[in-house]
Amino acid sequence: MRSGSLISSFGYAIQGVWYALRTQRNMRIHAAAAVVVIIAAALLHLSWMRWVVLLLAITLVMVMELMNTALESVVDLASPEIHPLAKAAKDTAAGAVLLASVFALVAGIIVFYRPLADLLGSGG
Ligand SMILES: Nc1ncnc2c1ncn2[C@@H]1O[C@H](COP(=O)(O)OP(=O)(O)OP(=O)(O)O)[C@@H](O)[C@H]1O
Repeated sequence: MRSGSLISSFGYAIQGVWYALRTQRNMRIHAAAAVVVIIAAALLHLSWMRWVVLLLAITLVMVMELMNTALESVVDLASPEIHPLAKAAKDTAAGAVLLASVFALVAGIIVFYRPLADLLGSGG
């Protein structure tokens, strides 16, 4: 086990995020959705409370996807052959991503509903 400086630990963490973005299509979809949501939130001048909810939802999904990617790598390393426990581990991690994504979708609808209704109601 190598010990490193705080800066090199930070570098490894960034490498991990970059690895997930490069290798996981779902991570790229989540990232693209997050960019769209952040641009929409800025254009609609959302309140800070709505911003906090959105940023929490985005972070939750990203964190779950990163953990899912990490778990997939560990499972493939430990059990490259087919095994019911490997399946259970991967399916459960995928379930965590799914739950977080459903939460983010519902939170997004709740956060954007009123500002969008006001905008459309005022004729744009
Ligand atoms: N070693 C294994 N043993 C049994 N089932 C497995 C194993 N590896 C994968 N699976 C099954 O195949 C599914 C897909 O696994 P895979 O490793 O391809 O992940 P993935 O769907 O590509 O995930 P992602 O899209 O996040 O990359 C798993 O959810 C699991 O049900």
